[in-house]
Amino acid sequence: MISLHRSCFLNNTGISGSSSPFSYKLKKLPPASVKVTALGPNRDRNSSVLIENNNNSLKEIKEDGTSSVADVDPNPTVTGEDRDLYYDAAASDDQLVTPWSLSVASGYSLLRDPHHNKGLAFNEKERDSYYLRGLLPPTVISQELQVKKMMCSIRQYQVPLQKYMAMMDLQELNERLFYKLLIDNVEELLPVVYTPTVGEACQKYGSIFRRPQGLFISLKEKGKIHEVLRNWPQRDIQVIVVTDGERILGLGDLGCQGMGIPIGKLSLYTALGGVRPSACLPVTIDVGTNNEQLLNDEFYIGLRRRRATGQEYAELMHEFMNAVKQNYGEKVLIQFEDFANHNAFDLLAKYGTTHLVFNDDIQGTASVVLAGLVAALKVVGGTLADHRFLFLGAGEAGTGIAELIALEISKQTNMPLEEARKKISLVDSKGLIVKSRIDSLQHFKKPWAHDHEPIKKLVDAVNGIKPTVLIGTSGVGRTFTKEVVEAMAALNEKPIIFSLSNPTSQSECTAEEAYTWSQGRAIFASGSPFDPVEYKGRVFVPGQANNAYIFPGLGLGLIMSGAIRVHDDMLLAASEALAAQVTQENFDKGLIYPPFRNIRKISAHIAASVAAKAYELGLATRQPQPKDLVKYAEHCMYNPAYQSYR
Ligand SMILES: NC(=O)C1=CN([C@@H]2O[C@H](COP(=O)(O)OP(=O)(O)OC[C@H]3O[C@@H](n4cnc5c(N)ncnc54)[C@H](OP(=O)(O)O)[C@@H]3O)[C@@H](O)[C@H]2O)C=CC1
Ligand SMILES: CC(=O)C(=O)O
Ligand SMILES: [Mg+2]
Repeated sequence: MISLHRSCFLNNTGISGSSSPFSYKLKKLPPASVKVTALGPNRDRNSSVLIENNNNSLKEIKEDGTSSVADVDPNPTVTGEDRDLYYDAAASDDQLVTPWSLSVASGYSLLRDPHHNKGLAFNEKERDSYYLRGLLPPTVISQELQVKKMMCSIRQYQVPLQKYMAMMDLQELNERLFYKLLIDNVEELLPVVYTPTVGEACQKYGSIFRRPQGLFISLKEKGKIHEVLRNWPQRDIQVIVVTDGERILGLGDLGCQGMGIPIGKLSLYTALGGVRPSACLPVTIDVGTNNEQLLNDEFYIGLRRRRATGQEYAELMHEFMNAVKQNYGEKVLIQFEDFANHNAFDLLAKYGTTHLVFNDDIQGTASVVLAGLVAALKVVGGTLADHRFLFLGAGEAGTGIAELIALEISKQTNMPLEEARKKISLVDSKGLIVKSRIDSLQHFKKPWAHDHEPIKKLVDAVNGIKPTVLIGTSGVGRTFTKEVVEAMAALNEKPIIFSLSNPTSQSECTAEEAYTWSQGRAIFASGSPFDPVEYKGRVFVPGQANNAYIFPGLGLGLIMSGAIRVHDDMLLAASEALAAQVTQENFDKGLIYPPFRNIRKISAHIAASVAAKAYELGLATRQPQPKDLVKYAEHCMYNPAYQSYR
C-alpha cells in the first residue's frame, strides 16, 4: 500500500527551479515509485516529481531530470482525512497511484489556502517553518477559541442571509474551522447553511456571488466537459451533487443560481457524514432558465436563454455522466438534486444501471419519511399496513415516498406490491389521482391511479379516504388549512401530519398550526425546522423530516464499501437504521427523529447498515469486509480538528 500523507507541505517556492527538497510523509514506503503532482498556490498544476524507492532510500526526480534525496518522515501521525486516502490507496491494489495530488503552500499563500489555513492557531514552530512570521499578530489561540469567537460573530447578525454569507466566507478562508463550527453547533447552523436560508441564498445568488465554490457546466462547455472537470483542483472525487436548478426546493426554476444547493448538500456530506471535503464536488448544469425574472436580472450569473430540452439536454447530461466516470472511475457517487420531475425520473432510470447514482428527492426523502413513520407507529400503534396514507403532491418526493412505503408494506406482509399501493392515495394540482385520469398522467403517477371517484379538493379527499397519515410534498405553502387539519383530527386520535415542502415559506402548514388545529394531538414533522410550540401549557417539539438525515450516512456507506450501485434495499436499510436511533428519551419528548446534534453517530450507523447491505447484495468492491462496520464508519470520518504541520 502506498500512502502519501495529504497535508504535505512544501517549504519553498516551487517544484521546478528550487533546490530545496520536498518534505514527504509516507505511511509506508512505496514499493517502487510514485508520481507526485503538485497543486496549489504558486504552482504549475502539471508540475510533478517522481519518488523512487531504491532499497528504502527515497529519491525525488524532478521533471527537469535533476534528483535529490527526499526528506521522509516514516512515522507520521495519521488522523482524520488522511485515513480515507489510505483506503483509496489500498483499493488500488498496491498499484502505483499516479498522479498523486499534494497540497503545497507556505507563507502568505498558506494563509489564503482554505484547506490548510489555521489563522491565529498556527503555533510558534509552524510560524517559523512556513514563513508566517510577521504575517500574523503575535497571539496564538486554539481552534476551540476560534470557534467561540466565530459563533459570537455569527450570532450578532440578525438577518439569516448575513449569517449564510459569513459561513460561506469562513468556508473560503479556513475550511477546518468552518466544519468544526458546523459540527459543534449543528442544530443552530443547519438552518443557516441549509434550508431555509440556502433557498434565499439561491434566489439572490447572483447578487451575493463572490467566489465559485463548485463547477459550472453550461451548454457552452458542450464537447469539453472532460477537460472542464480537470479544471477542478481536486482529482480524488468521491461524491458529486449535481443540479440543473429547475426545481430548487419549493422555489421553482432558479437556473444557474441553484448552485447553492449542491454546495450546501456537500457541506452536509462532510459535517454530518464525515466525507472529506476534498472528495466532494458541487456541480451545476446550466441549460438556461425559464424564470423570466432571472432572465431580466442584470446580476443573473447563468446563461440568458430559455431551457434546452429534448436531445440538446440529454446530450449534455450524457456527456457529463460519461466524463465523470472517465475522470473519477465507476465508484464516484453522483447525487441528483432538485431536477424537475420530468427529467429526474428519467435520469435515475437511465443511469441507475451504469453509474453509482442516487436521487435525493425521490429516494433520500423516501428513506427519511419511512423512518419517521416507523418511529411514529411506536406512538400511534399498528403496523404500516394498518394505516392509510394521503399525499398532497405527486411528484418526486410524493411518489418516491409512496413507493418505498408500499415496498416496505409488501416486504412486511408478503402482500403483492400492487395491493400495498392501494393503501396510498395522492393528490396533485388537478385533484385526486384516479383511474379515470390514467391516460393523461405522467408515468410515475400511473401506479397510483386507483378506482375512486374524482375529487378536486384536499379536504374532500381527507374526508373521502379517511387517512391516518397526511403528507405534504406539493411545494406550496399553507395548503394544509385549518379545515384540513381539523378533518384529520376528527378522524384520528393521533393524526400523523408531515409538511415536507421547503423552505419554511412553502411548508404545507406550520408546527403551531398543526398542534393548535389538532388540539395538541398531531404527530408533526416538517422539511424545514420549526421552533418548539407551547400549546395549553405543554411544549411540543416538531421533528425535521429532511433527507439530510439520510444522504450523508448513505453516501459514506457507499464509499466505504466501494459500492458500485445503489439498491432500494439500501434505502430501506438506511431508513431502519435511522428509526433505530430514536431513543425512549426522544419518544418521551414527543420526538420521532433523533436530534441532529447526534448526527455523526447516526450517520455512522446508517453508513454501516448501507455498507452491510452492499456486501450482502454483492455490490461492494472494497474487500475484505471490515468486521465492525460502525467502528469502521467512525474511523473513516473526516475530523476537522487542525493537524500539526510539525
Ligand atoms: N423534506 C425533504 O426532505 C424534502 C422536501 N421536498 C420538498 O417537496 C416539495 C416538492 O418537491 P418534488 O416532489 O420534487 O416536486 P415536484 O414538482 O416533483 O412535485 C410537486 C407535486 O405537487 C403538486 N402540486 C403543486 N401545486 C399543488 C397544489 N396547489 N395542490 C396540490 N398539488 C400540487 C404537483 O402537481 P402536478 O403534478 O399536477 O403539477 C406535483 O405533483 C418541494 O417543496 C421540496 O422542497 C423535496 C425533497 C425532500
Ligand atoms: C430537502 C430537499 O432535498 C428539497 O427540499 O429539495
Ligand atoms: Mg432536494
